[in-house]
Amino acid sequence: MSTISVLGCGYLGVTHAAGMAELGHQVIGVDVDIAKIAALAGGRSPFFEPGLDELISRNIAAGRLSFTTSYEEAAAADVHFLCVGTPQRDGGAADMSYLDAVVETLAPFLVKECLIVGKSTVPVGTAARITSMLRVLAPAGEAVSVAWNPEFLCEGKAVSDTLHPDRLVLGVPDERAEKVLREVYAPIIDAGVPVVVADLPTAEVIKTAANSFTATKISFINAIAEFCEASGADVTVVSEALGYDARIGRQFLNSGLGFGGGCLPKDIRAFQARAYELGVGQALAFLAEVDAVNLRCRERVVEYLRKQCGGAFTGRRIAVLGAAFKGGTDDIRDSPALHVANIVSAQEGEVAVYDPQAMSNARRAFPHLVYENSVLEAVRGADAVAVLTDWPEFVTLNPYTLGDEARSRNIVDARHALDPTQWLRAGWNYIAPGRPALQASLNEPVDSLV
Ligand SMILES: NC(=O)C1=CN([C@@H]2O[C@H](COP(=O)(O)OP(=O)(O)OC[C@H]3O[C@@H](n4cnc5c(N)ncnc54)[C@H](O)[C@@H]3O)[C@@H](O)[C@H]2O)C=CC1
Ligand SMILES: O=C(O)[C@H]1O[C@H](OP(=O)(O)OP(=O)(O)OC[C@H]2O[C@@H](n3ccc(=O)[nH]c3=O)[C@H](O)[C@@H]2O)[C@H](O)[C@@H](O)[C@@H]1O
Repeated sequence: MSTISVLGCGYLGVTHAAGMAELGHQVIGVDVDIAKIAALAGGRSPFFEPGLDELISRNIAAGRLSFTTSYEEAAAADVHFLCVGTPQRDGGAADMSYLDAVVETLAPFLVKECLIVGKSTVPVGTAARITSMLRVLAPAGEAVSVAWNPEFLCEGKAVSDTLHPDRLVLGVPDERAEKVLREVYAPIIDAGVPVVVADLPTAEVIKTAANSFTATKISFINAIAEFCEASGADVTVVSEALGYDARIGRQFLNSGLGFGGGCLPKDIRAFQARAYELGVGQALAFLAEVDAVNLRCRERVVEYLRKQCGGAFTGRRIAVLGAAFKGGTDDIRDSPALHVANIVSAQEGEVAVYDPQAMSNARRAFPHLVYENSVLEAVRGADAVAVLTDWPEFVTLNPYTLGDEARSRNIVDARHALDPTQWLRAGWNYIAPGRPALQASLNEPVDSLV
């Protein structure tokens, strides 16, 4: 078994630390955020992620997992995973200051042979740059190697993605580093998970290419949704039919409000920025269009709501169901739901938000919005309801119960979460992106829809 440190205990780092402890390793998690470390040491995840609390407390109890703010303590490990954020800078490139700070803080303590393993999503060339930094800063010099092992987990199913990934990518400078990583992941590799061994730049590119592909797939179907609106077709049926084609697959063909979160939007921008730096900007120029299609989804939903509110938001109450960037998480980074909420609020609408998990994060970031404790309270007195996050509990909402609370029965189902027939039967003006036939039926008498 290996001794491991995980530097940066955010959404990625905590899950990775607990996952590695679950595999049987001795793991220490490090963060500069004292409150986060205190919560983790007490067995609690600082954010909502299904199954993570149990994984943390089980491994703390087993004596395999601990947390600290001390780099000196962490430096005793043989393998160090870099898991800090690489957020977007102005202009789109990735902000490398957190990663560089970790390397600069850790390096002076590296007095013996060890492997530094990057997991953060980075511009190609980062591993080589960090290798050079460590040659200068680490007392152990060439005994310190750098590998890149990008992470592909999705929030909401991070625990299962960590323990049962689709594949492992091991970006390594030599066989020694590969051997260390194969030992770390032995239980996963023995279970038959495919391993792709690559050089360092290839491993870095695999990650940004993967996120760019999924982002492109989502924008593809959202572009088709726009086309469907102009042509009278139904995008949800298009998705279904495309999905049966084994070459295409049904995943990531859900149209509606587009992608948000702490990763896809910033990663496609950082990938483009790096392409321009390398003189091949044109090669990834299509990602600018992927981004533009995605942002238009949010604007279109604002337009539907404005239409339902009679052309302006002033004096209108809009119930926003969902604040997280997707269902299953409390993460609100670049949340399409809150983006829409903020546009409506800036145009003088009263926005009442409800989310099953993301309320405190949303309230902290956007205190000017109104927050309600339940769907019913958010919908009470609303002129329009917007379903903006795909939480399972929204799927089963009762159109009659909500109809009794709302001032007007207007609903925009931006995630295609609801059964339109039920809502139309209950007398709601129902709009869903890319489904113009349902929108046209708005003006028909309710009976004719049964
Ligand atoms: N969130 C996700 O699902 C995934 C994220 N990634 C990538 O992983 C990286 C981290 O992402 P998240 O975990 O979402 O970010 P995050 O913002 O949730 O976590 C970053 C953590 O690093 C800590 N930190 C900052 N400076 C530090 C320092 N000097 N020493 C120790 N800790 C420090 C912060 O306090 C924070 O807890 C990013 O590059 C992201 O693109 C990759 C795959 C999945
Ligand atoms: O690099 C990362 O951090 C991670 O980014 C994404 O994972 P995540 O951000 O957790 O969420 P996704 O499930 O990919 O969803 C991203 C966004 O796309 C939206 N989406 C997803 C799928 C879809 O069909 N349609 C759609 O609009 C979601 O609502 C959400 O806003 C990738 O899927 C992960 O593989 C990757 O590891």
